[in-house]
Amino acid sequence: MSFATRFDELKAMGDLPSPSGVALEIMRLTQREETSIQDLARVIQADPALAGRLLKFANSASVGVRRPVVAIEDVVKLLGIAAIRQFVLGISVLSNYSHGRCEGFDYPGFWSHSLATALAAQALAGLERVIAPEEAFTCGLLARVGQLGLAAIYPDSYTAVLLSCSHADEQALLAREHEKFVTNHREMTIALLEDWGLPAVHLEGIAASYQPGPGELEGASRVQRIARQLYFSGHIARFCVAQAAEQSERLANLEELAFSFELDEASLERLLKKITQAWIEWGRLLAVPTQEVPSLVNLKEELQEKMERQTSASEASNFTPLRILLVSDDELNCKRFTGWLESMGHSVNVAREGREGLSLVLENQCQLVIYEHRLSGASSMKFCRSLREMKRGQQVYLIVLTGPMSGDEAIRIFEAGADDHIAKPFNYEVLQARVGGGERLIRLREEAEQEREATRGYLADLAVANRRLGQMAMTDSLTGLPNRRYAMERMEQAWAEYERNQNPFSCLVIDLDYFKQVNDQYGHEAGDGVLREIANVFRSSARSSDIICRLGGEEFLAVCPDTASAEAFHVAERLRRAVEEHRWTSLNSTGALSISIGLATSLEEMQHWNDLYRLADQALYQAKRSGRNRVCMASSPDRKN
Ligand SMILES: Nc1nc2c(ncn2[C@@H]2O[C@H](COP(=O)(O)OP(=O)(O)OP(=O)(O)O)[C@@H](O)[C@H]2O)c(=O)[nH]1
Repeated sequence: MSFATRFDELKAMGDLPSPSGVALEIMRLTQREETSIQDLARVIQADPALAGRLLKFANSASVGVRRPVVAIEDVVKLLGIAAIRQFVLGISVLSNYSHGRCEGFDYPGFWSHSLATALAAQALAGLERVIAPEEAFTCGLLARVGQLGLAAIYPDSYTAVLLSCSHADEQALLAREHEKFVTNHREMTIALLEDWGLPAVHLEGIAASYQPGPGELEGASRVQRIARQLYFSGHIARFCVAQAAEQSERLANLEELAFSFELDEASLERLLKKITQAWIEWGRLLAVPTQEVPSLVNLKEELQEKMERQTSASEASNFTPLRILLVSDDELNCKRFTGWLESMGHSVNVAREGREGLSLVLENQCQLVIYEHRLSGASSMKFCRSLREMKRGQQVYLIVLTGPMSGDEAIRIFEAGADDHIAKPFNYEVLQARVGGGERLIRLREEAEQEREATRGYLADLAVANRRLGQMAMTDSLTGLPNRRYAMERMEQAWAEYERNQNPFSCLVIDLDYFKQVNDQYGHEAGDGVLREIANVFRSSARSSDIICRLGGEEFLAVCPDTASAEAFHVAERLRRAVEEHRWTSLNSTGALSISIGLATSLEEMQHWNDLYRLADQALYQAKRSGRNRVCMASSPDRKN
């Protein structure tokens, strides 16, 4: 069975809401073509309450009359027969159905929300005239009238449905209604409004304003624009009827919707003020509950304060308890102070006398110590001094509790090492404040310590980085061997040692033979590979005391401190053979390579390490000239070895 047929049956049962009395007569009259304005005015005047409401409506701001209208005939002329018909219908339904049999249905709440929707729709239609503001009023007022219909036909089962959906959104309620009644309040609203003769475009606009999906209301068609206004009106109404806390939550959503209507904060504020003023006035007139609505500015300030409160509460929840030691020989005070300190959130250890207290400071890494001795002031001073003698004790914040004492005595307590002194009796707030003061100092000290740690770490990193940079400056990047700069420094250093101890000092200048051919035949990359490989050959064949450096190109230098020429010759020969026998990966193990070495050893007449180096270089030249792949010793009759 179609819903239209069912609706007719339901209507026949007579339970559905319907206009009555004068409203019915007006609706009947407006359907007849021959009805004159005077006829209509006469019927309206027969109902003084209705006439008063119509006058008020006609004179309301959004209708926009320049001079106040006082005669009903003028009202009819001003609003037009169609608008009068709709207004009377809406007001009549509201008056007849302000109460009902459905216990779960909040009739006053329903009308309060509907009235706010009506006035919001009227105001919005005043801003953007898609329909006349007086028509928008009725559309808003009756946009959920189907709920009233369901409550009227199914008073008991609708109560159950409403209870089961009390916290759900409208979509869930529509679905639940459909499950239960094979219709829902949206369908019922449209059927009722159609029956009461509302124009199709209004019905479509109302239907489309129910929970639209994303983008559904963005179009520029008349129906979509009506729906958009009604949708926004519904949100304004929900904001008006909401509790204060919920209003704050709804604020962002409201501003977002306002933005899509190109209303900035100030315009929204003005609009809301206008709507809520009208809502309260009309509510009084129609016996519908309303409430004062806070200004958006106030609401935002409250929200800001609330957030600040929450932030400080969450900051408070970041509170880290102090490790406190209470040293006291008074059992009662021990209990009392421990209770107080623990209620502040701190963790408390207790010692009954000084020595036990000192060992607990170490054991528990205490940050704050409270010392109390009932009888002896001298014992307090002794404790202060002993504590400050310990390394850990120097970092502790110490509060000494004593009986009333003179200024001089108190000074002595501070001189002995106390950070603070409280004379008994005192109350919880005093202890709380003094511990708070101590805590601030402890945190500052800890922060300073952390910063010092960080600086220490930073300096250590810097030292490592500098060392690395230094190494880089002294290292040949291709072979990883010490570079020319290092070689010259090392020669200078070894020469200084030689001058001191007069032990013979040799050096070898080493040069790859025919290296140009390697590059030419195998390419520069392979040549680089050979240089890397030869560095490894040198590393594994040289003695640990020999320092082999790359001077540049295919030239190397071996610095051999404390080495006489014969021994140096052995070293050189070992290197030469190792190179000769090496299978060169970079040359696919096919090519053979050799080196020539010039060897020189320190001589008495030499003035500088340069002289030694030059002699070795000359010996190298000799080795090259003599056919390469050989070691040549620089010869001198005065050679000392
Ligand atoms: N692949 C490579 N080649 C280099 C590098 N430094 C110098 N060379 C090359 O080494 C070759 C040295 O050639 P020469 O000075 O003529 O000497 P040689 O061919 O070794 O002949 P002799 O020293 O007379 O036996 C040149 O071809 C340079 O381009 C380097 O870092 N990588």
